[in-house]
Amino acid sequence: MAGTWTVDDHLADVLRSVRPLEPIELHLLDAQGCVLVEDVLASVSLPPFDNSSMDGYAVRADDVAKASEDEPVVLEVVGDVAAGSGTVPDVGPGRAARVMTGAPLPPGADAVVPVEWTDGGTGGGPVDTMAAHSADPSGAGGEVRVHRPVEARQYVRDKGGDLRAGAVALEAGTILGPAQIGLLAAVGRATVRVRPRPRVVVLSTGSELVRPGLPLGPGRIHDSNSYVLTAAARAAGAIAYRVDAVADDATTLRTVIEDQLVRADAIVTSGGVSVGAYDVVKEALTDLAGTALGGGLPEESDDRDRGRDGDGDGHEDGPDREKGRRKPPPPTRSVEFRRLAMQPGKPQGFGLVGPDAVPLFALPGNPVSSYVSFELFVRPALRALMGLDPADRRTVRARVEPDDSAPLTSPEGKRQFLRGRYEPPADGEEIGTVRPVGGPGSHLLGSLARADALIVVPERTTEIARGDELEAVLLD
Ligand SMILES: Nc1nc2c(c(=O)[nH]1)N[C@H]1C(S)=C(S)[C@@H](COP(=O)(O)OP(=O)(O)OC[C@H]3O[C@@H](n4cnc5c(N)ncnc54)[C@H](O)[C@@H]3O)O[C@H]1N2
Ligand code: MOO
Repeated sequence: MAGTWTVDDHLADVLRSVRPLEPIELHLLDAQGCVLVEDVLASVSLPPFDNSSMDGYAVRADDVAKASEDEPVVLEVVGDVAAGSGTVPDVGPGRAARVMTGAPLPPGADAVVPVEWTDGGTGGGPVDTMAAHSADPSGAGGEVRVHRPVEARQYVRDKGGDLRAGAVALEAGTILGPAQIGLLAAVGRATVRVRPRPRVVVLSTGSELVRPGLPLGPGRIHDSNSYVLTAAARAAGAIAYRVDAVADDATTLRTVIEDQLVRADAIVTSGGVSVGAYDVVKEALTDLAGTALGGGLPEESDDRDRGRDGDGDGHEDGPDREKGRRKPPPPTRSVEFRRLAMQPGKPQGFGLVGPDAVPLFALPGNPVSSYVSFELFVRPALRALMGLDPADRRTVRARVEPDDSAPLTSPEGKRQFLRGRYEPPADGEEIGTVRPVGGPGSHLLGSLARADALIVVPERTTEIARGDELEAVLLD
């Protein structure tokens, strides 16, 4: 183990080591939650043409200036303009065209009278609705009585009123949520250039682990960490692949990780990082020199590196054999195992593995430890890979309200993350309260599942009394 690191230094080291992923072109719905890397210009105006905001009659405002219920203005109806209409009738003086919401304003007309301000062509009083064209095609002709005046451009949505063709629809750096994706669709974009979601491979280690759904034998437990971590990776915006638990065997683990590298922008393991005799992750990843995970490849698999610009000359390299010389192996990367001044989550491994320097997080096996470690280090890193602000969890100050009147204790020199339930401030209060759930034990998954916040006890604090103010990190 390489010394003791603070939580902040470890996070800074992780974030220093990860770079945003290279942008790719994605279909709109695959780009949800991703960061745009280009300014998108509107290729069409929004709306693309002057159109009606009401079902009604397209008219000349001057024609109906004196209209009233007692003295309606009678106009000749020259046809229908439905949404999507290709050909539209001219509206000359004394004429109207029946127009539907979103349909183009016909030439000659400069305003729309809602159908409720007319007799709907019935010859009677004001109507609430138009007769369906399929039931009564005669509504597209005949006469209409208009009971109220409209102003020029009233109920008309102007071409380009929302966005002009050629203007910037969305700027580079925008995060694509539903509304932004809708705008891209409206301006006719089918694909968009974004930083992709990272692909995260999650695997647990431990010979005691059994897949949920299978019976437990003596000394066995169900593998829950790989489910927690896969779900957490998805919640962070990643595409996550869960791999079945790997037994405590270093060679097998290295092979599994090597095999998974092809689909990984990050790898998260759990378990096997402490000081026991079977702590397989540490054993497998401590010295990667000469292995595929170290970046240097074993001789027999030389041409796995085919096509990469290993010598940095700007051209993709062919297989080494064609060049008649051996390419020097890329620098050996490694995973460093550290003790962190935190609880839970003390033992941690982090490093870059394989020819593409994929970040690997070796999290501790205790269920709460692996979850808290994910929240503190992996989630920010995944966000950084997507080009997002790494820190997104809301942190609030809250008064601690333990159920028990005895003061809580916390180890000196460690930042402790207690699980809690947060209540926002009551009326007239400035801060809310947070109630610890369960104890500090890092095996207490039941309590974790009832918590919605992590209570942060600073390194120097060793006792927390009822009413003390601390920070709480609000979880999903
Ligand atoms: N002598 C010492 N022992 C331990 C120390 C220490 O400093 N000295 N540190 C303790 C701390 S703190 C932690 S955290 C754990 C970390 O241990 P490992 O990362 O090696 O994890 P394992 O030994 O594999 O497992 C620990 C615990 O968690 C359960 N586990 C593991 N994987 C899963 C999973 N996928 N799903 C559910 N539960 C899992 C496992 O059965 C163990 O109970 O080391 C302490 N020991
Ligand atoms: O640090 Mo371990 O993660 O306390 O249980």
